Amino acid sequence: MSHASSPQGFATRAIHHGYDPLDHQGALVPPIFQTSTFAFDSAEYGAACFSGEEKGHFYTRISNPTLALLEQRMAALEGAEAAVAFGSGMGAITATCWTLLQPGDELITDTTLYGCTHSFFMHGLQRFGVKVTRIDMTDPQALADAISSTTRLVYFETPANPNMRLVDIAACSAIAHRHGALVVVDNTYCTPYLQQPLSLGADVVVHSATKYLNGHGDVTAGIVACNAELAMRVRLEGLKDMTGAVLSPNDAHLIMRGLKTLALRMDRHCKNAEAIARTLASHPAVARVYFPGLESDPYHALASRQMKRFGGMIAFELKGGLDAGRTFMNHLSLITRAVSLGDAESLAQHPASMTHSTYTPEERAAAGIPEGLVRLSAGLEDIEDLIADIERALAASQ
Ligand SMILES: C/C=C(/N=C/c1c(COP(=O)(O)O)cnc(C)c1O)C(=O)O
Repeated sequence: MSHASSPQGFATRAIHHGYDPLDHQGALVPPIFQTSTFAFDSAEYGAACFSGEEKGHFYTRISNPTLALLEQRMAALEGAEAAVAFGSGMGAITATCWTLLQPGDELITDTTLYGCTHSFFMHGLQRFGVKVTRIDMTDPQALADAISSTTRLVYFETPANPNMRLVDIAACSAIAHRHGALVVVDNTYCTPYLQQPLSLGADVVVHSATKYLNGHGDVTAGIVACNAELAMRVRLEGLKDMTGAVLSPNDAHLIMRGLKTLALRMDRHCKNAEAIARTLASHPAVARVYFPGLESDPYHALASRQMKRFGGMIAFELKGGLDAGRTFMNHLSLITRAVSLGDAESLAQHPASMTHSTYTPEERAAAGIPEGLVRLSAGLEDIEDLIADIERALAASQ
Protein backbone atom coordinates (compact mmCIF):
# COMPACT_ATOMS: atom_id res chain seq x y z
CA MET A 1 0.00 0.00 0.00
CA SER A 2 1.50 3.39 -0.94
CA HIS A 3 2.23 5.63 2.03
CA ALA A 4 1.71 9.27 1.08
CA SER A 5 4.79 11.38 1.82
CA SER A 6 2.93 14.72 1.92
CA PRO A 7 0.87 15.59 5.03
CA GLN A 8 -2.57 14.10 4.63
CA GLY A 9 -5.83 16.02 5.02
CA PHE A 10 -8.29 15.61 7.88
CA ALA A 11 -10.72 13.30 6.06
CA THR A 12 -7.89 11.12 4.75
CA ARG A 13 -6.44 10.68 8.22
CA ALA A 14 -9.86 10.02 9.73
CA ILE A 15 -10.24 7.12 7.28
CA HIS A 16 -6.71 5.70 6.99
CA HIS A 17 -4.42 6.82 9.82
CA GLY A 18 -2.55 4.07 11.61
CA TYR A 19 -3.76 1.11 9.57
CA ASP A 20 -2.47 -0.87 6.56
CA PRO A 21 -4.71 -3.73 5.31
CA LEU A 22 -1.61 -5.64 4.19
CA ASP A 23 -0.62 -5.93 7.83
CA HIS A 24 -3.88 -7.79 8.48
CA GLN A 25 -4.28 -10.34 5.63
CA GLY A 26 -5.65 -7.58 3.39
CA ALA A 27 -8.64 -6.82 5.61
CA LEU A 28 -9.85 -3.40 4.47
CA VAL A 29 -11.58 -2.80 7.81
CA PRO A 30 -9.40 -3.19 10.91
CA PRO A 31 -10.06 -6.46 12.78
CA ILE A 32 -12.03 -6.18 16.04
CA PHE A 33 -10.12 -7.71 18.94
CA GLN A 34 -13.20 -8.49 21.02
CA THR A 35 -11.23 -10.05 23.85
CA SER A 36 -10.82 -9.19 27.54
CA THR A 37 -7.41 -10.80 28.00
CA PHE A 38 -4.27 -11.86 26.10
CA ALA A 39 -2.11 -14.98 26.25
CA PHE A 40 1.54 -14.79 27.36
CA ASP A 41 4.23 -16.77 25.53
CA SER A 42 6.01 -17.23 28.87
CA ALA A 43 5.65 -16.26 32.51
CA GLU A 44 8.59 -13.89 32.07
CA TYR A 45 6.93 -12.16 29.11
CA GLY A 46 3.71 -11.73 31.07
CA ALA A 47 5.61 -10.18 33.95
CA ALA A 48 7.44 -7.86 31.52
CA CYS A 49 4.08 -6.68 30.08
CA PHE A 50 2.83 -5.83 33.57
CA SER A 51 6.05 -4.01 34.44
CA GLY A 52 5.98 -2.05 31.19
CA GLU A 53 9.28 -3.53 29.97
CA GLU A 54 7.27 -5.10 27.13
CA LYS A 55 4.60 -3.18 25.22
CA GLY A 56 2.35 -6.16 24.71
CA HIS A 57 -1.37 -6.07 25.52
CA PHE A 58 -2.30 -8.03 28.60
CA TYR A 59 -5.82 -6.95 29.63
CA THR A 60 -8.36 -4.87 27.69
CA ARG A 61 -9.12 -2.50 30.59
CA ILE A 62 -5.52 -1.26 30.17
CA SER A 63 -5.14 -1.56 26.37
CA ASN A 64 -6.38 -3.43 23.32
CA PRO A 65 -5.34 -3.37 19.61
CA THR A 66 -8.73 -2.08 18.39
CA LEU A 67 -8.83 0.61 21.07
CA ALA A 68 -5.19 1.48 20.27
CA LEU A 69 -6.03 2.19 16.63
CA LEU A 70 -8.94 4.47 17.62
CA GLU A 71 -6.63 6.25 20.07
CA GLN A 72 -3.90 6.72 17.46
CA ARG A 73 -6.47 8.06 14.98
CA MET A 74 -7.99 10.49 17.49
CA ALA A 75 -4.53 11.68 18.57
CA ALA A 76 -3.68 12.35 14.90
CA LEU A 77 -6.92 14.29 14.36
CA GLU A 78 -6.49 16.41 17.53
CA GLY A 79 -2.76 16.99 16.87
CA ALA A 80 -1.92 15.19 20.12
CA GLU A 81 0.96 12.85 20.96
CA ALA A 82 -1.45 10.28 22.37
CA ALA A 83 -5.06 9.56 23.29
CA VAL A 84 -6.97 7.23 25.63
CA ALA A 85 -10.44 5.81 24.92
CA PHE A 86 -13.17 5.43 27.56
CA GLY A 87 -16.66 3.95 27.85
CA SER A 88 -18.25 7.41 28.16
CA GLY A 89 -17.42 11.10 28.12
CA MET A 90 -17.89 11.21 31.87
CA GLY A 91 -15.38 8.35 32.07
CA ALA A 92 -12.87 10.49 30.17
CA ILE A 93 -13.54 13.56 32.32
CA THR A 94 -13.47 11.78 35.68
CA ALA A 95 -10.37 9.74 34.80
CA THR A 96 -8.54 12.94 33.81
CA CYS A 97 -9.52 14.78 36.99
CA TRP A 98 -8.84 11.89 39.38
CA THR A 99 -5.40 11.51 37.75
CA LEU A 100 -4.37 15.16 37.78
CA LEU A 101 -5.98 16.49 40.99
CA GLN A 102 -5.36 15.83 44.67
CA PRO A 103 -6.74 17.27 47.93
CA GLY A 104 -5.73 20.91 48.34
CA ASP A 105 -5.67 21.58 44.59
CA GLU A 106 -8.02 24.08 42.98
CA LEU A 107 -9.99 23.49 39.79
CA ILE A 108 -11.19 26.68 38.09
CA THR A 109 -14.04 26.14 35.68
CA ASP A 110 -16.75 27.99 33.80
CA THR A 111 -20.23 28.55 35.19
CA THR A 112 -21.73 26.67 32.20
CA LEU A 113 -20.92 23.00 31.77
CA TYR A 114 -22.80 19.86 30.80
CA GLY A 115 -24.96 18.98 33.82
CA CYS A 116 -23.14 15.82 34.92
CA THR A 117 -19.74 17.50 34.59
CA HIS A 118 -21.06 20.28 36.84
CA SER A 119 -22.36 17.67 39.26
CA PHE A 120 -19.06 15.73 39.30
CA PHE A 121 -17.16 18.93 40.08
CA MET A 122 -19.56 20.24 42.71
CA HIS A 123 -20.62 17.00 44.42
CA GLY A 124 -17.74 14.66 43.59
CA LEU A 125 -14.38 16.39 43.54
CA GLN A 126 -15.22 18.78 46.38
CA ARG A 127 -16.03 15.82 48.61
CA PHE A 128 -12.37 14.77 48.23
CA GLY A 129 -10.78 18.07 49.11
CA VAL A 130 -10.50 19.72 45.70
CA LYS A 131 -11.60 23.35 45.68
CA VAL A 132 -13.85 24.11 42.69
CA THR A 133 -14.06 27.76 41.67
CA ARG A 134 -16.69 28.68 39.08
CA ILE A 135 -16.14 31.88 37.09
CA ASP A 136 -17.29 33.54 33.87
CA MET A 137 -14.57 31.98 31.72
CA THR A 138 -15.74 33.96 28.69
CA ASP A 139 -13.83 36.86 30.27
CA PRO A 140 -10.10 35.98 30.44
CA GLN A 141 -9.64 38.74 33.03
CA ALA A 142 -11.93 36.81 35.38
CA LEU A 143 -9.51 33.88 35.14
CA ALA A 144 -6.50 36.16 35.71
CA ASP A 145 -8.24 37.54 38.83
CA ALA A 146 -9.23 34.10 40.18
CA ILE A 147 -6.17 31.94 39.46
CA SER A 148 -3.85 31.21 42.35
CA SER A 149 -0.81 29.15 43.30
CA THR A 150 -3.09 26.23 44.20
CA THR A 151 -4.85 26.21 40.83
CA ARG A 152 -3.96 22.90 39.16
CA LEU A 153 -6.57 22.67 36.37
CA VAL A 154 -8.50 25.19 34.30
CA TYR A 155 -11.44 23.37 32.66
CA PHE A 156 -14.06 24.59 30.17
CA GLU A 157 -16.30 23.69 27.22
CA THR A 158 -16.35 25.93 24.16
CA PRO A 159 -19.03 26.36 22.88
CA ALA A 160 -20.56 25.57 26.28
CA ASN A 161 -23.46 23.14 26.65
CA PRO A 162 -26.25 24.34 26.41
CA ASN A 163 -26.10 28.13 25.91
CA MET A 164 -23.29 28.35 23.34
CA ARG A 165 -20.97 30.63 25.34
CA LEU A 166 -17.45 30.67 23.88
CA VAL A 167 -14.15 30.72 25.77
CA ASP A 168 -10.97 32.16 24.22
CA ILE A 169 -8.75 29.07 24.37
CA ALA A 170 -5.48 30.85 23.56
CA ALA A 171 -6.04 33.70 26.02
CA CYS A 172 -7.09 31.45 28.91
CA SER A 173 -4.28 28.97 28.20
CA ALA A 174 -1.67 31.74 28.35
CA ILE A 175 -3.01 32.93 31.71
CA ALA A 176 -3.19 29.38 33.11
CA HIS A 177 0.37 28.57 32.02
CA ARG A 178 1.73 31.72 33.63
CA HIS A 179 0.56 30.17 36.92
CA GLY A 180 1.64 26.59 36.23
CA ALA A 181 -1.90 25.29 35.74
CA LEU A 182 -2.98 22.80 33.05
CA VAL A 183 -5.84 23.59 30.64
CA VAL A 184 -8.47 20.93 29.89
CA VAL A 185 -10.91 21.70 27.05
CA ASP A 186 -14.05 19.65 26.40
CA ASN A 187 -14.15 19.66 22.57
CA THR A 188 -17.37 17.62 22.23
CA TYR A 189 -19.43 20.33 20.53
CA CYS A 190 -16.78 21.05 17.85
CA THR A 191 -14.73 17.87 17.30
CA PRO A 192 -11.22 18.35 15.90
CA TYR A 193 -12.78 19.04 12.50
CA LEU A 194 -13.96 22.45 13.71
CA GLN A 195 -11.48 23.24 16.49
CA GLN A 196 -8.13 21.86 17.79
CA PRO A 197 -7.64 23.21 21.33
CA LEU A 198 -4.11 21.79 21.70
CA SER A 199 -2.91 23.96 18.81
CA LEU A 200 -4.29 26.99 20.68
CA GLY A 201 -2.41 26.19 23.90
CA ALA A 202 -4.59 23.71 25.78
CA ASP A 203 -2.89 20.75 27.46
CA VAL A 204 -5.68 18.16 27.39
CA VAL A 205 -8.74 17.65 25.19
CA VAL A 206 -11.66 15.55 26.36
CA HIS A 207 -14.62 14.35 24.32
CA SER A 208 -17.91 12.67 24.72
CA ALA A 209 -17.37 10.44 21.67
CA THR A 210 -20.99 9.45 22.16
CA LYS A 211 -21.80 12.56 20.17
CA TYR A 212 -20.40 13.75 16.81
CA LEU A 213 -17.32 11.50 16.75
CA ASN A 214 -19.40 8.31 16.63
CA GLY A 215 -22.32 10.28 15.23
CA HIS A 216 -24.91 7.51 14.95
CA GLY A 217 -26.55 7.37 18.35
CA ASP A 218 -25.44 3.79 19.05
CA VAL A 219 -22.36 4.13 21.29
CA THR A 220 -21.43 5.85 24.55
CA ALA A 221 -17.73 6.63 24.67
CA GLY A 222 -15.09 9.17 25.68
CA ILE A 223 -11.67 10.29 24.52
CA VAL A 224 -8.75 12.05 26.23
CA ALA A 225 -6.04 13.51 23.92
CA CYS A 226 -2.82 15.06 25.25
CA ASN A 227 0.94 14.53 25.43
CA ALA A 228 2.28 10.99 25.81
CA GLU A 229 3.32 11.39 29.44
CA LEU A 230 -0.07 12.68 30.60
CA ALA A 231 -1.86 10.05 28.49
CA MET A 232 0.13 7.25 30.11
CA ARG A 233 -0.79 8.60 33.56
CA VAL A 234 -4.48 8.90 32.64
CA ARG A 235 -4.38 5.34 31.30
CA LEU A 236 -2.52 3.70 34.20
CA GLU A 237 -4.14 5.72 37.01
CA GLY A 238 -7.45 7.25 35.86
CA LEU A 239 -8.55 4.37 33.62
CA LYS A 240 -6.85 1.28 35.08
CA ASP A 241 -7.26 1.93 38.79
CA MET A 242 -9.61 4.84 39.49
CA THR A 243 -12.58 4.56 37.12
CA GLY A 244 -12.31 1.35 35.06
CA ALA A 245 -14.32 3.26 32.45
CA VAL A 246 -13.19 0.95 29.63
CA LEU A 247 -14.53 1.06 26.08
CA SER A 248 -15.47 -2.20 24.32
CA PRO A 249 -13.45 -3.12 21.21
CA ASN A 250 -16.66 -3.45 19.21
CA ASP A 251 -17.73 0.08 20.19
CA ALA A 252 -14.25 1.34 19.24
CA HIS A 253 -14.85 -0.22 15.83
CA LEU A 254 -18.19 1.60 15.54
CA ILE A 255 -16.57 4.92 16.43
CA MET A 256 -13.85 4.39 13.79
CA ARG A 257 -16.63 3.73 11.30
CA GLY A 258 -18.23 7.03 12.37
CA LEU A 259 -14.93 8.89 12.05
CA LYS A 260 -14.72 7.97 8.36
CA THR A 261 -17.58 10.40 7.62
CA LEU A 262 -16.92 12.96 10.38
CA ALA A 263 -15.80 15.69 7.98
CA LEU A 264 -18.79 15.13 5.69
CA ARG A 265 -21.22 14.99 8.62
CA MET A 266 -19.87 18.11 10.36
CA ASP A 267 -20.21 20.14 7.17
CA ARG A 268 -23.84 19.03 6.89
CA HIS A 269 -24.55 19.59 10.60
CA CYS A 270 -23.10 23.10 10.31
CA LYS A 271 -25.05 23.93 7.15
CA ASN A 272 -28.33 22.72 8.65
CA ALA A 273 -27.71 24.50 11.96
CA GLU A 274 -27.00 27.80 10.26
CA ALA A 275 -30.23 27.58 8.24
CA ILE A 276 -32.23 26.67 11.34
CA ALA A 277 -30.66 29.47 13.40
CA ARG A 278 -31.52 32.05 10.75
CA THR A 279 -35.10 30.75 10.54
CA LEU A 280 -35.49 30.96 14.31
CA ALA A 281 -33.88 34.41 14.50
CA SER A 282 -36.41 35.84 12.04
CA HIS A 283 -39.49 34.18 13.60
CA PRO A 284 -41.93 36.34 15.64
CA ALA A 285 -42.39 33.66 18.32
CA VAL A 286 -38.68 33.51 19.13
CA ALA A 287 -37.21 35.76 21.82
CA ARG A 288 -33.52 34.87 21.46
CA VAL A 289 -31.28 32.50 19.50
CA TYR A 290 -27.91 31.35 20.86
CA PHE A 291 -25.75 30.48 17.82
CA PRO A 292 -22.23 31.88 17.21
CA GLY A 293 -22.80 31.79 13.45
CA LEU A 294 -25.25 34.70 13.69
CA GLU A 295 -23.48 38.02 13.15
CA SER A 296 -25.49 39.40 16.07
CA ASP A 297 -24.23 36.72 18.47
CA PRO A 298 -21.88 38.10 21.17
CA TYR A 299 -19.38 35.32 20.40
CA HIS A 300 -19.47 35.62 16.60
CA ALA A 301 -16.04 37.28 16.30
CA LEU A 302 -14.32 34.76 18.59
CA ALA A 303 -16.07 31.85 16.85
CA SER A 304 -14.91 33.18 13.49
CA ARG A 305 -11.32 33.16 14.79
CA GLN A 306 -11.35 29.96 16.80
CA MET A 307 -13.66 27.61 14.86
CA LYS A 308 -13.57 26.36 11.25
CA ARG A 309 -17.38 26.58 11.06
CA PHE A 310 -20.04 27.41 13.68
CA GLY A 311 -21.13 23.93 14.70
CA GLY A 312 -24.34 21.94 14.70
CA MET A 313 -25.81 23.06 18.03
CA ILE A 314 -28.39 25.78 18.64
CA ALA A 315 -30.24 27.02 21.70
CA PHE A 316 -33.19 29.39 21.75
CA GLU A 317 -35.93 30.88 23.93
CA LEU A 318 -39.51 31.52 22.89
CA LYS A 319 -41.37 34.68 23.86
CA GLY A 320 -43.90 32.48 25.63
CA GLY A 321 -41.20 31.12 27.96
CA LEU A 322 -41.19 27.61 29.43
CA ASP A 323 -44.79 26.74 28.53
CA ALA A 324 -44.24 27.76 24.93
CA GLY A 325 -40.97 25.79 24.87
CA ARG A 326 -42.75 22.66 26.06
CA THR A 327 -45.55 23.16 23.53
CA PHE A 328 -42.94 23.62 20.79
CA MET A 329 -41.18 20.40 21.72
CA ASN A 330 -44.44 18.45 21.98
CA HIS A 331 -45.43 19.50 18.44
CA LEU A 332 -42.25 18.30 16.76
CA SER A 333 -42.83 15.28 14.58
CA LEU A 334 -39.55 14.83 12.65
CA ILE A 335 -37.10 16.24 15.19
CA THR A 336 -36.80 13.75 18.07
CA ARG A 337 -37.42 14.73 21.68
CA ALA A 338 -34.26 13.24 23.24
CA VAL A 339 -31.09 14.22 25.05
CA SER A 340 -27.63 13.68 23.60
CA LEU A 341 -26.43 15.47 20.45
CA GLY A 342 -24.40 15.08 17.29
CA ASP A 343 -26.42 12.25 15.81
CA ALA A 344 -27.75 11.87 12.27
CA GLU A 345 -31.19 12.39 13.76
CA SER A 346 -32.00 15.96 14.82
CA LEU A 347 -32.70 16.11 18.55
CA ALA A 348 -34.47 18.62 20.81
CA GLN A 349 -34.40 18.78 24.60
CA HIS A 350 -35.16 21.08 27.53
CA PRO A 351 -31.94 21.66 29.53
CA ALA A 352 -33.55 23.05 32.69
CA SER A 353 -35.57 19.88 33.30
CA MET A 354 -33.26 17.39 31.56
CA THR A 355 -29.50 17.66 30.92
CA HIS A 356 -29.00 20.58 33.30
CA SER A 357 -31.47 19.56 36.01
CA THR A 358 -28.38 18.83 38.14
CA TYR A 359 -28.04 22.62 38.58
CA THR A 360 -30.11 24.39 41.20
CA PRO A 361 -32.41 27.05 39.71
CA GLU A 362 -30.06 29.69 41.16
CA GLU A 363 -27.02 28.01 39.58
CA ARG A 364 -28.84 27.79 36.24
CA ALA A 365 -29.69 31.50 36.37
CA ALA A 366 -26.06 32.36 37.20
CA ALA A 367 -24.89 30.12 34.34
CA GLY A 368 -27.16 31.85 31.83
CA ILE A 369 -29.44 28.85 31.30
CA PRO A 370 -33.01 30.23 31.14
CA GLU A 371 -35.84 27.97 32.35
CA GLY A 372 -37.44 28.19 28.90
CA LEU A 373 -34.31 27.41 26.89
CA VAL A 374 -34.67 24.73 24.18
CA ARG A 375 -31.57 23.03 22.81
CA LEU A 376 -31.48 21.71 19.25
CA SER A 377 -28.93 19.35 17.74
CA ALA A 378 -29.19 19.86 13.97
CA GLY A 379 -28.97 16.45 12.31
CA LEU A 380 -28.36 15.36 8.72
CA GLU A 381 -31.92 15.37 7.41
CA ASP A 382 -33.02 17.48 4.42
CA ILE A 383 -33.14 21.06 5.68
CA GLU A 384 -36.55 21.68 4.09
CA ASP A 385 -38.03 18.92 6.26
CA LEU A 386 -36.38 20.26 9.41
CA ILE A 387 -37.53 23.83 8.77
CA ALA A 388 -41.06 22.66 8.08
CA ASP A 389 -41.12 20.70 11.35
CA ILE A 390 -39.80 23.69 13.30
CA GLU A 391 -42.24 26.16 11.71
CA ARG A 392 -45.20 23.88 12.47
CA ALA A 393 -44.11 23.54 16.09
CA LEU A 394 -43.50 27.30 16.41
CA ALA A 395 -46.98 28.04 15.08
CA ALA A 396 -48.47 25.71 17.68
CA SER A 397 -46.46 27.38 20.47
CA GLN A 398 -47.77 30.90 19.77
C1 LIG B 1 -27.05 13.18 27.64
C2 LIG B 1 -25.64 13.66 27.48
C3 LIG B 1 -25.29 14.91 27.08
N1 LIG B 1 -23.99 15.33 27.14
C4 LIG B 1 -22.97 14.67 27.55
C5 LIG B 1 -21.65 15.37 27.59
C6 LIG B 1 -20.56 14.78 28.26
C7 LIG B 1 -20.68 13.41 28.93
O1 LIG B 1 -20.57 12.43 27.91
P1 LIG B 1 -21.24 10.96 28.09
O2 LIG B 1 -22.76 11.18 28.04
O3 LIG B 1 -20.77 10.40 29.40
O4 LIG B 1 -20.74 10.19 26.87
C8 LIG B 1 -19.35 15.46 28.29
N2 LIG B 1 -19.20 16.68 27.72
C9 LIG B 1 -20.24 17.28 27.08
C10 LIG B 1 -20.02 18.64 26.47
C11 LIG B 1 -21.49 16.64 27.00
O5 LIG B 1 -22.51 17.26 26.35
C12 LIG B 1 -26.23 15.94 26.57
O6 LIG B 1 -25.87 17.15 26.71
O7 LIG B 1 -27.29 15.63 25.99
